[in-house]
Amino acid sequence: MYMSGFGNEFASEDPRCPGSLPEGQNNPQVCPYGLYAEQLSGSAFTCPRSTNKRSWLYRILPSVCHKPFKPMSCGDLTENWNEVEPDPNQLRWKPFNILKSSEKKVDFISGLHTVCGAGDSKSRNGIAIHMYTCNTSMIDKCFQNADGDFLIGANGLANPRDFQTPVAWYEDRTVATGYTVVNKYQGKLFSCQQDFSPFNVVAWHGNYTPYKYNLENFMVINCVAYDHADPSIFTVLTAKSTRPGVAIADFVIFPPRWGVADHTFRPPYYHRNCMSEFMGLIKGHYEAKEEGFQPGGASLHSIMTPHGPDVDCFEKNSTAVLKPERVAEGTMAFMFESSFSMAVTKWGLETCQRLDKSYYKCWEALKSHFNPNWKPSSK
Ligand SMILES: O=C(O)Cc1cc(O)ccc1O
Ligand SMILES: [Fe+2]
Repeated sequence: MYMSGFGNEFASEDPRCPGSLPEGQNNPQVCPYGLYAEQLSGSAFTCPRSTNKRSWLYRILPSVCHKPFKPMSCGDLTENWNEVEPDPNQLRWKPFNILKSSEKKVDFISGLHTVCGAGDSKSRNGIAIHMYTCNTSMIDKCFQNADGDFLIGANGLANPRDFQTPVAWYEDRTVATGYTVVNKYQGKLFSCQQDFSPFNVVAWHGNYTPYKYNLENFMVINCVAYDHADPSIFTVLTAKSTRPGVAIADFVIFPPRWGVADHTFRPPYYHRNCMSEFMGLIKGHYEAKEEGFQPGGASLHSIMTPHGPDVDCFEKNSTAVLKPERVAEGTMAFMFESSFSMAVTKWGLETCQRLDKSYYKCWEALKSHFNPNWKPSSK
Protein backbone atom coordinates (compact mmCIF):
# COMPACT_ATOMS: atom_id res chain seq x y z
CA MET A 1 0.00 0.00 0.00
CA TYR A 2 1.27 3.44 -0.91
CA MET A 3 0.38 7.08 -0.42
CA SER A 4 0.73 9.31 -3.45
CA GLY A 5 2.46 12.69 -3.69
CA PHE A 6 5.85 14.38 -3.84
CA GLY A 7 7.25 16.29 -0.88
CA ASN A 8 3.99 15.93 1.05
CA GLU A 9 3.55 15.79 4.78
CA PHE A 10 2.33 12.23 5.20
CA ALA A 11 0.92 10.40 8.23
CA SER A 12 0.52 6.65 8.46
CA GLU A 13 -0.40 3.99 11.00
CA ASP A 14 -0.29 0.25 10.65
CA PRO A 15 -4.01 -0.67 10.76
CA ARG A 16 -3.21 -3.34 13.36
CA CYS A 17 -2.49 -0.51 15.84
CA PRO A 18 -5.15 2.22 15.54
CA GLY A 19 -4.14 5.37 17.38
CA SER A 20 -0.41 4.51 17.32
CA LEU A 21 0.48 7.92 15.85
CA PRO A 22 0.53 10.38 18.78
CA GLU A 23 -2.00 13.14 18.36
CA GLY A 24 -0.95 16.80 18.46
CA GLN A 25 2.66 16.21 19.51
CA ASN A 26 5.76 14.24 18.57
CA ASN A 27 7.11 13.29 21.99
CA PRO A 28 4.40 12.23 24.41
CA GLN A 29 5.79 11.20 27.75
CA VAL A 30 4.69 7.68 26.93
CA CYS A 31 3.92 6.81 23.31
CA PRO A 32 0.78 4.85 22.38
CA TYR A 33 1.23 1.06 22.47
CA GLY A 34 4.51 1.56 24.37
CA LEU A 35 6.33 2.56 21.19
CA TYR A 36 9.58 4.52 21.00
CA ALA A 37 9.59 7.90 19.21
CA GLU A 38 12.55 8.35 16.81
CA GLN A 39 13.22 11.27 14.49
CA LEU A 40 14.86 10.80 11.08
CA SER A 41 16.10 14.14 9.80
CA GLY A 42 16.85 14.80 6.14
CA SER A 43 17.90 18.43 6.43
CA ALA A 44 19.77 20.55 8.96
CA PHE A 45 17.50 21.67 11.81
CA THR A 46 18.18 25.24 10.75
CA CYS A 47 16.98 24.95 7.12
CA PRO A 48 14.10 27.28 6.29
CA ARG A 49 10.76 25.59 6.85
CA SER A 50 10.06 25.25 3.11
CA THR A 51 13.14 23.05 2.63
CA ASN A 52 13.09 21.27 5.97
CA LYS A 53 12.73 17.49 5.82
CA ARG A 54 12.17 15.15 8.72
CA SER A 55 9.95 12.29 9.77
CA TRP A 56 8.87 10.95 13.14
CA LEU A 57 8.84 7.17 13.45
CA TYR A 58 7.12 5.23 16.23
CA ARG A 59 8.95 1.93 16.54
CA ILE A 60 8.88 -1.16 18.68
CA LEU A 61 12.57 -0.64 19.53
CA PRO A 62 14.69 2.36 18.52
CA SER A 63 17.40 1.93 15.84
CA VAL A 64 20.09 2.58 18.43
CA CYS A 65 19.70 -0.95 19.89
CA HIS A 66 22.54 -2.61 18.06
CA LYS A 67 26.04 -3.96 18.72
CA PRO A 68 28.93 -1.76 17.47
CA PHE A 69 29.49 -1.33 13.74
CA LYS A 70 32.54 -3.16 12.41
CA PRO A 71 34.20 -2.56 9.04
CA MET A 72 33.34 -5.12 6.41
CA SER A 73 34.54 -5.89 2.90
CA CYS A 74 33.50 -3.21 0.43
CA GLY A 75 34.02 -5.42 -2.62
CA ASP A 76 34.00 -3.17 -5.65
CA LEU A 77 32.37 -0.26 -3.85
CA THR A 78 34.81 2.61 -3.71
CA GLU A 79 35.19 6.35 -3.64
CA ASN A 80 38.85 6.31 -4.53
CA TRP A 81 38.81 8.41 -7.67
CA ASN A 82 42.54 8.02 -8.23
CA GLU A 83 42.71 4.32 -9.00
CA VAL A 84 43.37 4.77 -12.68
CA GLU A 85 44.69 7.53 -14.90
CA PRO A 86 42.13 10.01 -16.29
CA ASP A 87 40.70 8.96 -19.67
CA PRO A 88 38.80 11.48 -21.78
CA ASN A 89 37.65 8.91 -24.37
CA GLN A 90 34.04 8.02 -25.07
CA LEU A 91 33.41 4.93 -22.95
CA ARG A 92 30.71 2.38 -23.50
CA TRP A 93 30.01 -0.79 -21.55
CA LYS A 94 28.31 -3.96 -22.76
CA PRO A 95 25.54 -5.26 -20.49
CA PHE A 96 26.97 -6.02 -17.06
CA ASN A 97 27.15 -9.67 -16.01
CA ILE A 98 24.50 -11.06 -13.68
CA LEU A 99 25.92 -14.18 -12.03
CA LYS A 100 23.67 -17.20 -11.56
CA SER A 101 22.91 -17.74 -7.88
CA SER A 102 24.27 -21.29 -8.29
CA GLU A 103 27.66 -19.75 -9.24
CA LYS A 104 27.79 -17.17 -6.45
CA LYS A 105 25.14 -15.60 -4.25
CA VAL A 106 25.12 -11.84 -4.79
CA ASP A 107 22.74 -9.61 -2.87
CA PHE A 108 22.05 -5.90 -3.39
CA ILE A 109 25.04 -4.88 -1.25
CA SER A 110 27.66 -7.28 -2.60
CA GLY A 111 26.26 -6.57 -6.07
CA LEU A 112 27.20 -2.87 -5.90
CA HIS A 113 30.13 -1.98 -8.15
CA THR A 114 31.28 1.60 -8.47
CA VAL A 115 31.77 2.64 -12.08
CA CYS A 116 32.69 6.29 -11.73
CA GLY A 117 32.25 9.36 -9.61
CA ALA A 118 33.81 12.46 -8.13
CA GLY A 119 33.79 14.37 -4.90
CA ASP A 120 33.81 13.10 -1.42
CA SER A 121 31.30 11.79 1.06
CA LYS A 122 33.11 13.54 3.95
CA SER A 123 32.46 16.97 2.52
CA ARG A 124 29.09 15.62 1.28
CA ASN A 125 29.52 17.07 -2.14
CA GLY A 126 29.87 14.63 -4.96
CA ILE A 127 28.40 11.85 -6.99
CA ALA A 128 29.05 8.13 -7.36
CA ILE A 129 27.51 5.88 -9.97
CA HIS A 130 27.23 2.22 -9.03
CA MET A 131 26.09 -0.76 -11.07
CA TYR A 132 24.21 -3.35 -9.12
CA THR A 133 23.50 -6.84 -10.26
CA CYS A 134 22.04 -9.24 -7.74
CA ASN A 135 20.54 -12.71 -7.68
CA THR A 136 19.75 -13.19 -4.00
CA SER A 137 17.34 -11.56 -1.55
CA MET A 138 18.64 -10.05 1.66
CA ILE A 139 17.36 -12.23 4.50
CA ASP A 140 17.66 -10.75 7.99
CA LYS A 141 19.86 -8.05 6.57
CA CYS A 142 19.21 -4.44 5.55
CA PHE A 143 21.13 -1.49 4.17
CA GLN A 144 21.36 2.14 5.19
CA ASN A 145 23.40 4.76 3.42
CA ALA A 146 24.67 7.49 5.72
CA ASP A 147 26.54 9.10 2.83
CA GLY A 148 23.49 10.10 0.86
CA ASP A 149 20.19 8.97 -0.49
CA PHE A 150 19.99 6.86 -3.62
CA LEU A 151 18.40 9.38 -6.06
CA ILE A 152 16.56 12.45 -4.46
CA GLY A 153 15.62 15.97 -5.61
CA ALA A 154 12.88 18.31 -6.82
CA ASN A 155 10.25 17.26 -9.31
CA GLY A 156 10.31 18.02 -13.02
CA LEU A 157 7.76 16.70 -15.45
CA ALA A 158 7.03 13.78 -13.27
CA ASN A 159 3.59 14.27 -11.76
CA PRO A 160 3.73 14.53 -7.97
CA ARG A 161 0.85 12.08 -7.58
CA ASP A 162 2.91 9.31 -9.23
CA PHE A 163 5.46 9.29 -6.41
CA GLN A 164 4.43 6.53 -4.06
CA THR A 165 5.40 6.44 -0.41
CA PRO A 166 4.88 3.25 1.63
CA VAL A 167 2.38 3.20 4.48
CA ALA A 168 3.44 2.14 7.98
CA TRP A 169 3.94 -1.60 8.40
CA TYR A 170 5.70 -3.45 11.17
CA GLU A 171 7.00 -6.86 12.03
CA ASP A 172 7.51 -7.60 15.71
CA ARG A 173 10.19 -10.19 15.11
CA THR A 174 13.05 -11.28 17.33
CA VAL A 175 15.92 -12.74 15.34
CA ALA A 176 17.89 -14.93 17.74
CA THR A 177 20.44 -15.76 15.05
CA GLY A 178 21.14 -12.05 14.57
CA TYR A 179 19.91 -9.39 12.16
CA THR A 180 22.61 -7.58 10.16
CA VAL A 181 22.47 -3.85 9.51
CA VAL A 182 24.94 -2.73 6.85
CA ASN A 183 25.86 0.95 6.85
CA LYS A 184 27.68 2.82 4.13
CA TYR A 185 29.64 5.51 5.93
CA GLN A 186 32.27 7.79 4.38
CA GLY A 187 32.51 5.51 1.39
CA LYS A 188 33.15 2.32 3.39
CA LEU A 189 30.86 -0.49 4.49
CA PHE A 190 30.28 -1.41 8.13
CA SER A 191 27.97 -3.99 9.61
CA CYS A 192 26.45 -4.50 13.03
CA GLN A 193 24.20 -7.05 14.66
CA GLN A 194 20.96 -6.72 16.54
CA ASP A 195 18.43 -9.27 17.65
CA PHE A 196 15.28 -7.82 16.08
CA SER A 197 13.94 -6.75 12.70
CA PRO A 198 14.37 -2.99 12.09
CA PHE A 199 11.15 -3.01 10.05
CA ASN A 200 9.28 -2.22 13.23
CA VAL A 201 7.75 1.19 12.48
CA VAL A 202 4.15 1.00 13.67
CA ALA A 203 3.29 4.60 12.84
CA TRP A 204 5.03 7.62 11.39
CA HIS A 205 4.45 11.08 10.05
CA GLY A 206 6.63 13.55 8.17
CA ASN A 207 8.02 14.59 4.82
CA TYR A 208 11.34 12.71 4.70
CA THR A 209 10.37 9.44 3.08
CA PRO A 210 11.42 6.85 0.56
CA TYR A 211 9.29 6.67 -2.58
CA LYS A 212 9.03 4.81 -5.84
CA TYR A 213 8.16 6.23 -9.24
CA ASN A 214 7.20 4.41 -12.42
CA LEU A 215 9.17 5.99 -15.30
CA GLU A 216 6.38 4.98 -17.71
CA ASN A 217 4.18 7.64 -16.03
CA PHE A 218 6.44 10.53 -17.09
CA MET A 219 4.42 13.22 -18.87
CA VAL A 220 6.67 13.95 -21.84
CA ILE A 221 6.94 17.40 -23.36
CA ASN A 222 8.71 17.67 -26.71
CA CYS A 223 9.34 20.15 -29.51
CA VAL A 224 6.21 20.92 -31.58
CA ALA A 225 7.87 23.37 -33.99
CA TYR A 226 11.52 23.00 -35.06
CA ASP A 227 14.95 22.03 -33.67
CA HIS A 228 15.99 19.60 -31.02
CA ALA A 229 15.15 20.64 -27.46
CA ASP A 230 17.87 19.82 -24.96
CA PRO A 231 17.19 16.89 -22.63
CA SER A 232 16.43 19.06 -19.61
CA ILE A 233 12.79 18.70 -20.75
CA PHE A 234 13.06 15.05 -19.67
CA THR A 235 14.32 15.67 -16.13
CA VAL A 236 12.64 13.42 -13.57
CA LEU A 237 14.63 14.43 -10.49
CA THR A 238 17.38 16.88 -9.66
CA ALA A 239 20.02 16.59 -6.95
CA LYS A 240 20.74 20.27 -6.53
CA SER A 241 24.15 21.78 -5.87
CA THR A 242 24.64 25.06 -4.07
CA ARG A 243 24.69 26.86 -7.46
CA PRO A 244 21.18 27.54 -8.72
CA GLY A 245 20.54 25.72 -12.00
CA VAL A 246 23.75 23.66 -11.78
CA ALA A 247 22.97 20.15 -10.62
CA ILE A 248 25.11 17.65 -8.80
CA ALA A 249 23.09 15.37 -11.06
CA ASP A 250 19.92 15.62 -13.08
CA PHE A 251 18.22 12.28 -13.56
CA VAL A 252 16.88 12.42 -17.11
CA ILE A 253 15.01 9.82 -19.16
CA PHE A 254 14.38 9.36 -22.88
CA PRO A 255 10.85 7.97 -22.95
CA PRO A 256 8.63 7.01 -25.89
CA ARG A 257 7.07 10.13 -27.47
CA TRP A 258 6.05 11.78 -30.74
CA GLY A 259 8.68 13.45 -32.93
CA VAL A 260 7.11 16.15 -35.09
CA ALA A 261 9.78 18.84 -35.55
CA ASP A 262 9.79 20.38 -39.05
CA HIS A 263 12.96 20.88 -41.20
CA THR A 264 15.02 19.47 -38.34
CA PHE A 265 17.62 16.81 -37.71
CA ARG A 266 15.52 15.19 -34.99
CA PRO A 267 17.90 12.91 -33.04
CA PRO A 268 20.39 14.25 -30.49
CA TYR A 269 22.95 16.60 -32.03
CA TYR A 270 26.73 16.31 -31.98
CA HIS A 271 28.05 18.08 -28.96
CA ARG A 272 30.69 18.62 -26.33
CA ASN A 273 29.24 19.35 -22.92
CA CYS A 274 30.57 21.19 -19.88
CA MET A 275 28.71 18.55 -17.85
CA SER A 276 29.41 14.78 -17.60
CA GLU A 277 26.84 12.44 -19.15
CA PHE A 278 26.48 8.91 -17.82
CA MET A 279 23.80 6.96 -19.69
CA GLY A 280 22.16 3.59 -19.24
CA LEU A 281 19.65 1.71 -21.35
CA ILE A 282 16.92 -0.15 -19.48
CA LYS A 283 15.14 -1.56 -22.52
CA GLY A 284 14.77 -1.06 -26.27
CA HIS A 285 17.08 1.02 -28.48
CA TYR A 286 18.53 4.45 -27.85
CA GLU A 287 17.60 6.88 -30.61
CA ALA A 288 21.16 8.12 -31.31
CA LYS A 289 22.58 4.58 -31.47
CA GLU A 290 20.35 1.76 -32.63
CA GLU A 291 23.21 -0.73 -32.30
CA GLY A 292 25.98 -1.18 -29.77
CA PHE A 293 24.33 0.52 -26.81
CA GLN A 294 22.53 -2.45 -25.28
CA PRO A 295 19.96 -2.84 -22.49
CA GLY A 296 21.91 -3.37 -19.27
CA GLY A 297 24.89 -1.51 -20.72
CA ALA A 298 26.09 2.03 -20.10
CA SER A 299 28.12 4.87 -21.54
CA LEU A 300 30.12 7.77 -20.17
CA HIS A 301 30.76 10.94 -22.14
CA SER A 302 33.01 12.98 -19.94
CA ILE A 303 33.22 16.74 -19.74
CA MET A 304 34.01 18.18 -23.20
CA THR A 305 34.32 14.72 -24.76
CA PRO A 306 32.68 14.92 -28.18
CA HIS A 307 29.83 12.54 -28.93
CA GLY A 308 26.56 12.30 -30.82
CA PRO A 309 24.64 10.12 -33.27
CA ASP A 310 26.41 7.19 -34.87
CA VAL A 311 26.85 7.08 -38.62
CA ASP A 312 23.64 5.14 -39.34
CA CYS A 313 21.57 7.52 -37.27
CA PHE A 314 23.11 10.54 -38.96
CA GLU A 315 22.66 9.30 -42.52
CA LYS A 316 19.12 8.00 -41.95
CA ASN A 317 17.87 11.14 -40.25
CA SER A 318 19.54 13.58 -42.65
CA THR A 319 17.39 12.27 -45.50
CA ALA A 320 14.26 11.06 -43.68
CA VAL A 321 10.88 12.39 -44.80
CA LEU A 322 9.73 14.31 -41.76
CA LYS A 323 6.32 12.95 -40.87
CA PRO A 324 5.05 12.84 -37.32
CA GLU A 325 6.39 9.58 -35.90
CA ARG A 326 6.78 7.71 -32.65
CA VAL A 327 10.29 7.96 -31.23
CA ALA A 328 11.83 5.47 -28.83
CA GLU A 329 8.78 3.17 -28.80
CA GLY A 330 9.25 0.39 -26.25
CA THR A 331 12.42 2.06 -25.02
CA MET A 332 13.65 3.51 -21.75
CA ALA A 333 17.09 5.12 -21.57
CA PHE A 334 18.31 7.34 -18.75
CA MET A 335 21.12 9.78 -18.11
CA PHE A 336 22.80 11.32 -15.09
CA GLU A 337 23.85 14.78 -16.23
CA SER A 338 26.38 15.93 -13.64
CA SER A 339 28.46 19.04 -13.07
CA PHE A 340 31.20 16.80 -11.61
CA SER A 341 34.12 15.66 -13.72
CA MET A 342 33.94 11.97 -12.91
CA ALA A 343 36.77 9.48 -12.51
CA VAL A 344 36.25 5.92 -13.68
CA THR A 345 37.19 3.17 -11.23
CA LYS A 346 39.53 0.25 -11.84
CA TRP A 347 36.45 -1.98 -11.79
CA GLY A 348 34.80 0.13 -14.47
CA LEU A 349 37.84 0.23 -16.74
CA GLU A 350 39.33 -3.20 -16.19
CA THR A 351 37.85 -5.66 -13.71
CA CYS A 352 34.32 -5.76 -15.11
CA GLN A 353 35.67 -6.60 -18.60
CA ARG A 354 32.58 -5.07 -20.18
CA LEU A 355 34.20 -2.04 -21.80
CA ASP A 356 33.37 -1.87 -25.49
CA LYS A 357 36.81 -1.15 -26.95
CA SER A 358 35.38 -0.55 -30.41
CA TYR A 359 32.92 2.17 -29.34
CA TYR A 360 34.81 4.94 -31.19
CA LYS A 361 34.25 3.07 -34.46
CA CYS A 362 30.56 4.00 -34.52
CA TRP A 363 31.62 7.46 -35.72
CA GLU A 364 34.50 6.38 -37.95
CA ALA A 365 32.45 6.08 -41.13
CA LEU A 366 31.03 9.59 -40.87
CA LYS A 367 32.05 11.24 -44.12
CA SER A 368 32.35 14.82 -45.17
CA HIS A 369 29.33 16.16 -47.06
CA PHE A 370 31.00 19.52 -47.50
CA ASN A 371 30.18 21.20 -50.81
CA PRO A 372 31.99 24.54 -51.28
CA ASN A 373 29.69 25.31 -54.25
CA TRP A 374 26.51 24.96 -52.25
CA LYS A 375 23.99 27.75 -52.92
CA PRO A 376 21.03 28.69 -50.73
CA SER A 377 18.67 27.77 -53.60
CA SER A 378 19.98 24.20 -53.59
CA LYS A 379 18.56 23.78 -50.08
O1 LIG B 1 24.37 12.53 -25.70
C1 LIG B 1 23.26 12.02 -25.57
O2 LIG B 1 22.87 11.09 -26.26
C2 LIG B 1 22.29 12.64 -24.58
C3 LIG B 1 21.68 13.85 -25.16
C4 LIG B 1 20.47 13.77 -25.79
C5 LIG B 1 19.94 14.88 -26.37
O3 LIG B 1 18.73 14.75 -26.94
C6 LIG B 1 20.60 16.08 -26.36
C7 LIG B 1 21.81 16.20 -25.71
C8 LIG B 1 22.36 15.06 -25.10
O4 LIG B 1 23.51 15.13 -24.44
FE1 LIG C 1 25.25 14.08 -24.80
